[in-house]
Amino acid sequence: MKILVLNAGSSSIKYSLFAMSDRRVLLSGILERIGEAMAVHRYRLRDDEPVSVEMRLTNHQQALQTLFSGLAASDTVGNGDLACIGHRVVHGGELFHQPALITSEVINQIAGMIPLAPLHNPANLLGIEESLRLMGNVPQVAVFDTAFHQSLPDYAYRYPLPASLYTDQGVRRYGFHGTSHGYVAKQAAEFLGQPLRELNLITLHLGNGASATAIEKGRSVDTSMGMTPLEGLMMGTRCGDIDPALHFYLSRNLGLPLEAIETLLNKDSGCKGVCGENDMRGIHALADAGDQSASLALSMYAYRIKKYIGAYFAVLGRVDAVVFTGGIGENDTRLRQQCCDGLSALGIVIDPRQNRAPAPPCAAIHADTSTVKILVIHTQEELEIAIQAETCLTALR
Ligand SMILES: Nc1ncnc2c1ncn2[C@@H]1O[C@H](COP(=O)(O)OP(=O)(O)O)[C@@H](O)[C@H]1O
Ligand SMILES: CC(=O)OP(=O)(O)O
Ligand SMILES: [Mg+2]
Repeated sequence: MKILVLNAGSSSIKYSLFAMSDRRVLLSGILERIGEAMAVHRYRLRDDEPVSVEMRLTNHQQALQTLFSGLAASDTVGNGDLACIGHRVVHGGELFHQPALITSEVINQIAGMIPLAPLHNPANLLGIEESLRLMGNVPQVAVFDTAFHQSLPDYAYRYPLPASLYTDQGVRRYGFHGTSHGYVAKQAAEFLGQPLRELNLITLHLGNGASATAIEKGRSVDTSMGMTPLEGLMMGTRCGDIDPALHFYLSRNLGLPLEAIETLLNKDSGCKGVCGENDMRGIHALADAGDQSASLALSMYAYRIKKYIGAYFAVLGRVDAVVFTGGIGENDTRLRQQCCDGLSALGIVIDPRQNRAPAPPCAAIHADTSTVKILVIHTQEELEIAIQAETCLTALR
């Protein structure tokens, strides 16, 4: 069985094709800068060298056409060989606790969530609609970022706002990156040789977007992202937690319109806002060269993670492991050290030697004296989407 996973963003489409028998990646790639003067298609076939091709891609339909004709030409899928297409959908609101087979009703429901996720769901929907148009004979499944967090208790997901904003408008914390938090939690249980239902974990997904989750007995009980993926940790370009009165200030004193405030907080804040660079490797390079604003960005980034570790410790009472994942969590030795420094009172002690080069996909980096385990786990959101899509289809048969 082969499953194609699509993660359609506003100007890019990431994809991976899996052979489900041994969970091998047959082909993976990204179509970037869709709609700009020149787009680029970067892909990798099995273990071959990565390939990069520049081309014009006016819209998502052209991008998907390129992808599907590439698939047909690559000998990775024969006629009728593709069992399913799994789509990452960022916002599933309160409707979706599980993956869903895509029907016109599901499409309408995802569209109904657009007011809650104006920056994400429209692009996800474009990916779905164009895939249906081009590959209508293949079953398609939506896997939601929010689903894993549907177990949050009401006192964690409600905002202290007039109740009608929740009951009439759905204003509440939903949480995101659920596929990743759920996947690394399962991997942690396997690595530790304990049932997930007995484990309390703090999972830290640190990529371009970043979020922390408190997992009690295998279930998400709190998470740092909110109604949208803007709340919580400081990120590459997103501000994370901020005083909501800032918006009135920006509007009244700087005369910024709503759209400009939205762009400022989502695309020009976070690390980029503080030091002008959003890529963590670039931030370290700047800091190493003596750039004070880059050092400040690193300190702020780690400080805010540390505050969430402390808060979720209080939420969980007992923590079995802290898990680092995502491009930064998996690769950034110094950042992991900075996040754990000074947490020995909580029983969190990192081993600098183990922390230097943790072996993927799963490694322990805590000292012998640490009562809490510290793990570095390679997240595989696309594979998890493929697994969930396969499970969804099997259940329907
Ligand atoms: N060796 C490394 N050291 C520090 N940061 C790294 C390293 N490798 C990747 N990163 C960072 O990971 C981030 C991207 O994370 P990733 O999970 O790939 O992103 P996305 O959220 O788009 O999936 C970037 O900030 C990048 O600089
Ligand atoms: C929901 C979200 O923040 O996703 P990403 O990290 O892929 O931007
Ligand atoms: Mg990622």
